[in-house]
Amino acid sequence: MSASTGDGSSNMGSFYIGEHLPVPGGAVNFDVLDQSSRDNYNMLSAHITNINYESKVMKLIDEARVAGRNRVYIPGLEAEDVNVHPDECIASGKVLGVTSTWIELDSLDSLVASASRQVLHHEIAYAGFCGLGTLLIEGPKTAEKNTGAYCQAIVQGLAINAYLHFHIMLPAYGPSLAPIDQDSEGETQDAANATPEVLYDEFTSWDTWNAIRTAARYSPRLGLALQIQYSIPKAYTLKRWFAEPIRYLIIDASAYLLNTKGFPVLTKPHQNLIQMYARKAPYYLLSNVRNTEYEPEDSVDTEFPPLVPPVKLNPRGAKQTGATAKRRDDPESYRRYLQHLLTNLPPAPPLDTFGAGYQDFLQSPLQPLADNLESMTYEVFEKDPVKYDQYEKAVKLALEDMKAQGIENICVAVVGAGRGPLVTRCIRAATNASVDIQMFAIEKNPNAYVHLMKMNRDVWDDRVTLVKTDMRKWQPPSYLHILVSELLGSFADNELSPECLDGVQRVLHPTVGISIPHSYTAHFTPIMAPKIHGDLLARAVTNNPIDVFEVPYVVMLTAIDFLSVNVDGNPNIHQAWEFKHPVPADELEHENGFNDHNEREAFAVFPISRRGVIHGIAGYFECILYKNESSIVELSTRPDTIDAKSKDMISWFAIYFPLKTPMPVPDNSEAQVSFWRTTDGRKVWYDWMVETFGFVYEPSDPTPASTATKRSSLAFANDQLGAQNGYDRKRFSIAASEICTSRKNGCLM
Ligand SMILES: C[S@@+](CC[C@H](N)C(=O)[O-])C[C@H]1O[C@@H](n2cnc3c(N)ncnc32)[C@H](O)[C@@H]1O
Repeated sequence: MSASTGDGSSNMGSFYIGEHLPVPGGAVNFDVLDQSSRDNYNMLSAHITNINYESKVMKLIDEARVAGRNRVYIPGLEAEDVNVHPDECIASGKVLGVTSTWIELDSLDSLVASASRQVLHHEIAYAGFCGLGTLLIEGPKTAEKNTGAYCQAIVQGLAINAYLHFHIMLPAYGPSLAPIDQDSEGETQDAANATPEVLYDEFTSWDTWNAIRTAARYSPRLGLALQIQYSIPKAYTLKRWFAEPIRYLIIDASAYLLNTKGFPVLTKPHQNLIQMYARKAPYYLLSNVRNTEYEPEDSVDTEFPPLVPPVKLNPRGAKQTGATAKRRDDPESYRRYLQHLLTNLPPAPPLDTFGAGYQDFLQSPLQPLADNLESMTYEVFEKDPVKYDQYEKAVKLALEDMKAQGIENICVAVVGAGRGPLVTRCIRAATNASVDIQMFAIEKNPNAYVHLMKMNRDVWDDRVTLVKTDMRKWQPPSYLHILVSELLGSFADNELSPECLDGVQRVLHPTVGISIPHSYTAHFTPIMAPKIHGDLLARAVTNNPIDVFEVPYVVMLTAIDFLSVNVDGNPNIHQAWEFKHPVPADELEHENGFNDHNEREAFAVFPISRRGVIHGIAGYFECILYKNESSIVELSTRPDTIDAKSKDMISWFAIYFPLKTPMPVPDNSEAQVSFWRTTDGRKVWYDWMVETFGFVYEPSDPTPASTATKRSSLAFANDQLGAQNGYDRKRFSIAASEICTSRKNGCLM
């Protein structure tokens, strides 16, 4: 979609608002486009075919049924069947195609399903011919039919035209996919089998989407057009959708309320939803806004007064909030309000601004030991004042503590000095602590060393002793009191900080010497990351899948959902392992050069209350730079502790360990994740594995009569309830991944 005029811009970037016609209108021509532009829309959706075509197809289906046939041939389109033509209107890029919404691709009636599939495919082929780039395709109308048939029609459709992007229209609110007549039928059915709360829950719509995109192998040409109505999902469902490729947000007029002045406005939860999804920069489509009863007023000067609670539902369009509200909405007022909302969004968080363009972008982790970094890379590190502030605080505290112990002639070395920012901070810390120090800067990157020489000449008054060497080979003139290093990767130890610091700790004063950092820990949690998985699948088409899937990535995780969350909605993240410096001498002495003391293993169980798909493991780290009895200076990249430990720190994105085959998990299940840091004395790499488990409840008393009532975990969402009612909880294995290993792409020591 290349909507080009009349866009608005907000604190989160430009936005585009179009109009969506849920039913076929007439032919699309310049008059229609002009009207849409005059109404200040950036784009317009148009049905490919008209009601003439619908009537023709219905007649063919009826004839086939009467003749007792279970197949029907639907001939291709004719001129009188279509609303769009390959003309300048389509070339303007302002028209989105909509495929027929009256078809039922998932019908259990094979005649209807087959006719529907043929209609869809004729429309796709014709839309591609006309030059349309985008198609909106209605999702299955209920969740109870043949989703497989729907998926097959879509997958086949994607193969018809290699350029068209499909966007599946699905309601954000899952229970909307319950059959319309479920209430009336429910009474006559077995209530235990068909309670709507169990069959159609918050995730029902997402389930449908998950089936479609899985069937389509995460095609990058398949996106979501999420429909927003008056009922909107709970926060955890909104988070789930956030992980998905929402390209269009279709806001129906029924989502609006009328405010006390009679203008359509959105409730606070709807506003929050729009603010949340604005980060994904969707296109906005307003639907059904021309259906409302417009009562023109002389003046529209009273825009957007506050809401009062809803009291009355209006069957058409916006709901009234006040019993006396007089309708003043016109088709434009819906767009005007949305534009007002989007223009006044609060500013994006600092990480979004810093990482703009990097969301979910996969980067290979740096290997600063094996490779020499470019100046640009150092420049990116140096943009983060928080990290350097924390280091300065840590060095100052350490110097003050040494001064208090009466230690004199304190020698401080930054090992791995890069372009020198930590050296500057150490000098400043010493000045502020009123301690004289002898300062060393060690760097093995010969190019960065040139810059260090310049810094020494121009900024540090030649007070710093510079040494160009690998820190593991450095021979200083005397013991060092403080070794300052920043060799951490996104999983703490993945840039080989432990191996480098082991090699240099022999220069540290044996009794009073300290390392900054003092210690660091790696952390992990299973996540859903469909966007990343799709990107990796695409890479695996042209690359060796081992090189694509069996390697960790540094990534600004954005379109993800945490699968294991605690009661506050925060992710359950487990610590994997810890490294402390300096390492006790006897640990190093037992080494035969195999580096085994730096091997680690971790195992953690993650409860998963809401179903999903595990695409991989997210990794974070925490680090104690320095601590004494009264103070601690820390860094964290964990989403749940970063604010407390190093708020607004942007130096590190997360790390992501992929799974080649995504692992679906049901409600109330568990994921067991095992991790290893492994080494052969030459390389360091990680192995990881995931196992998933579900639960059944069986009667504690195993008499034949009671075992017959074995129930699934779904019937016992609450463990306590199952146990209390005389059932035993039994865990069963669902699946196990292979052992994934980054050995081939490990880090060279
Ligand atoms: C992540 S950068 C940090 C640079 C700088 N301290 C900063 O905070 O901007 C790590 C630096 O350590 C250097 N380095 C890594 N391993 C080293 C080693 N064994 N000996 C010397 N320098 C090393 C790299 O070349 C790189 O300049």
